[in-house]
Amino acid sequence: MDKFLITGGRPLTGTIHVSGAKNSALPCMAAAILTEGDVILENIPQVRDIDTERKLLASMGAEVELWDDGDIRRTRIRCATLSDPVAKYEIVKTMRASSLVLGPLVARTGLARVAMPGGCAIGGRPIDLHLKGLEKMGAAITTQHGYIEARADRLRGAHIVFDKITVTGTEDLLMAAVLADGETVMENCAREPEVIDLAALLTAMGARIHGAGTSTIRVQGVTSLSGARHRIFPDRIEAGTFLIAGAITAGDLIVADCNISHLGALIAKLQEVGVRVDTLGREAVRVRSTSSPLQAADISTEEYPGFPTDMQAQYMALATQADGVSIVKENIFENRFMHVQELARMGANIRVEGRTATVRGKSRLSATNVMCSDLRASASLVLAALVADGQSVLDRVYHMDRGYERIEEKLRAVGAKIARVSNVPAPQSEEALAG
Ligand SMILES: CC(=O)N[C@H]1[C@@H](OP(=O)(O)OP(=O)(O)OC[C@H]2O[C@@H](n3ccc(=O)[nH]c3=O)[C@H](O)[C@@H]2O)O[C@H](CO)[C@@H](O)[C@@H]1O
Ligand SMILES: C=C(OP(=O)(O)O)C(=O)O
Repeated sequence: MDKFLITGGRPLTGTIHVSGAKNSALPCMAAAILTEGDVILENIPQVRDIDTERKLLASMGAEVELWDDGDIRRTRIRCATLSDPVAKYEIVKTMRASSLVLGPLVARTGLARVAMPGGCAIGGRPIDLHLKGLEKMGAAITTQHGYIEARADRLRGAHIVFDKITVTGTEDLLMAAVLADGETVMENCAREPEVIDLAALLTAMGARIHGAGTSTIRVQGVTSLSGARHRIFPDRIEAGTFLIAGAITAGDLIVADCNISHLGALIAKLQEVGVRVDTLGREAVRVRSTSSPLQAADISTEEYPGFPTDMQAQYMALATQADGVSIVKENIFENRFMHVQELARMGANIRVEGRTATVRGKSRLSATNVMCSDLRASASLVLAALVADGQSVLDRVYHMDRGYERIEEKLRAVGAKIARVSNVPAPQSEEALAG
């Protein structure tokens, strides 16, 4: 198990580059199931979840190539035959997004078997809304021995109203609908940019989709799709994490290769806190500290375009460095405060009651040994360690590796003192539960 050693107190300066979005690349890779043709994706992030997705598709009989061309990672996926349309528990347990293969598998092959994802560190991760939608499209769903089985000769268009907004649920049913017979209308859809990116790929493959990025999506099903080439857009959560890294270290950092229009809620909050944020064209943002201390500001996580739950933990690290009381309300996942205990061990003053955390700042953080519990909790501990007094040791950084590409190299290049030390392999029982 690798660890990070981080010595705090260095302002980050220079330019840091954002990789392709993990949460866009994963559904786009799953979309390759829908065609016999080659799907070529560019700007694939070099993160562990992508390797997991590769293994998942390969275990079903797909050919998956991943290669680097200079700094750009590409993948070519060919699902000419899918001999084993099963998402096995061993893979699903390490990556909840595995459930994204359900819709495309049943649409393409008429059969999907996907292990039930179960809960994870950030809370229950049910997929009942995916199943309800597939049933409306005519799939017969059964559950046995921990596996969900969906069968349909051909899915048919349906009117689906999501009870609750779900990102991967919207993506999964969108992928099912593109090959269904007739029109599907989905209401109360997720409006996240990742849904738009997926719809752009599907459209390039020949799908007929209107309204992706709004709460109502209409799909006219087609009988087959072709291969396509698509570039994954930048990771807004990685970009946001870097913006906070610049702000928390009182640095002067340019976050490049991002899509500023996806960062609205975070940039507005940083400005409210007192960070100077300047946009440089449409693809770079500069963050600088001002002479006055940071001021507390509340956040409440919401679906896009609200403040993202995937930035809540990182924002909380920043809130520990702001003067006053910041209220952090987590509305999306019931248990996404695992970082609080570890931040408290570094000297943060945070009280949690239900879904609300009250952060009193500014706290002087002091370095210690901390444990990463999930992907974004790990990012929040890295940020805290960057300002803590002394050397922190972050354990279980495999959580971080799920979604951040070479984070230690990227941060080191802009002045952070961070090193990865490799240790013994994680025991099987500890091998990352996703979350
Ligand atoms: C791979 C990927 O894109 N992951 C993102 C995706 O996760 P994911 O798509 O899994 O999250 P959802 O949007 O589905 O979850 C939102 C809420 O809906 C609930 N729910 C969801 C589906 C369902 O069938 N039933 C149900 O009750 C969930 O428990 C949660 O409380 O969106 C989350 C919310 O922005 C992000 O934190 C994750 O990073
Ligand atoms: C929670 C996340 O990912 P996943 O949905 O894959 O667990 C995340 O990206 O923050």
